[in-house]
Amino acid sequence: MIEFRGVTKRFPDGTEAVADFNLVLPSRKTTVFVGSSGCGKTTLLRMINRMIDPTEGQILIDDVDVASRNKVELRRSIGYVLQASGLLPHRKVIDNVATVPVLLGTSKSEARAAALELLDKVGLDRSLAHRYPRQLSGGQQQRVGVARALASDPNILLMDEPFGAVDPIVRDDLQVELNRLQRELGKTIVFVTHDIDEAFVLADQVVILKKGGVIAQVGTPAEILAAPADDFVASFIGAEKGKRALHLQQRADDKGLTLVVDGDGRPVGVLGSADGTGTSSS
Ligand SMILES: Nc1ncnc2c1ncn2[C@@H]1O[C@H](COP(=O)(O)OP(=O)(O)OP(=O)(O)O)[C@@H](O)[C@H]1O
Repeated sequence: MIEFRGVTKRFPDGTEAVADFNLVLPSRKTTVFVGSSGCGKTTLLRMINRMIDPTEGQILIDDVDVASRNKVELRRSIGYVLQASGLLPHRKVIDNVATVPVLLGTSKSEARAAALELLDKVGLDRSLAHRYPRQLSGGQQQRVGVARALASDPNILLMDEPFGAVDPIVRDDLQVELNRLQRELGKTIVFVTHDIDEAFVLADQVVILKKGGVIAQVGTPAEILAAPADDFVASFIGAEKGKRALHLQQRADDKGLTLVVDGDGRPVGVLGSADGTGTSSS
């Protein structure tokens, strides 16, 4: 469990990125921070692994204040995936994935063997292991980024707009794959995006943020879709950019499945699937 207690972040130039933020992120669930640019999502994420330290308040992981942890150790114990994949350009895919385990003391051959298994896990062919990152597509690079973040078998995975730079079709694939992986691995995932559709597809808990890290609403996708807290949320999840009005549709013949459909009645996802594993993409 990750807990934010009264967390404020003021940067030296006076910008208050986050003000008195309080939230519990349950273990083994996916929490998605969603909001428009500059609302404080990345700042919140980076305070979890101490890339940024709060000005006030505490962040606890399983009841231990991260401020009491060694920064380097803490960072290595938490997986981190970035939009620009963050891969080392002069290292082959296999060695990118093996980097952290080797730093933590695993032998190179063991780490490489484990890296190949991780490539399987994230749906990449092992034949790509000896390529350099520039020889991969954007979507493949992001999969390597996920494999690398999982290499030290962290309990927590931080993901900062990891699928933001790939085209929409690849992005859909990556979302489906992440949901599949999460069902298998059960990590505590904290995911940042400005895309509400992505949030609904991935999240157990959606946190809609306004400027200054102010929480507009927290809930499951179904709760938020069914009862937006206010006009801000309603417009954020619906008519935003004139795009489409997402809403819920109960289908009697679907054993309790609830479809998320867009303004044209086109299904975009399923909530509360029969096996109880939450949201999946159509
Ligand atoms: N190092 C810094 N110094 C001063 N202000 C900063 C710094 N980093 C972030 N900010 C400001 O803090 C606020 C929150 O930034 P943050 O990057 O957390 O937002 P975000 O929601 O992740 O935005 P985006 O979606 O554009 O990445 C913004 O106003 C930003 O300009």
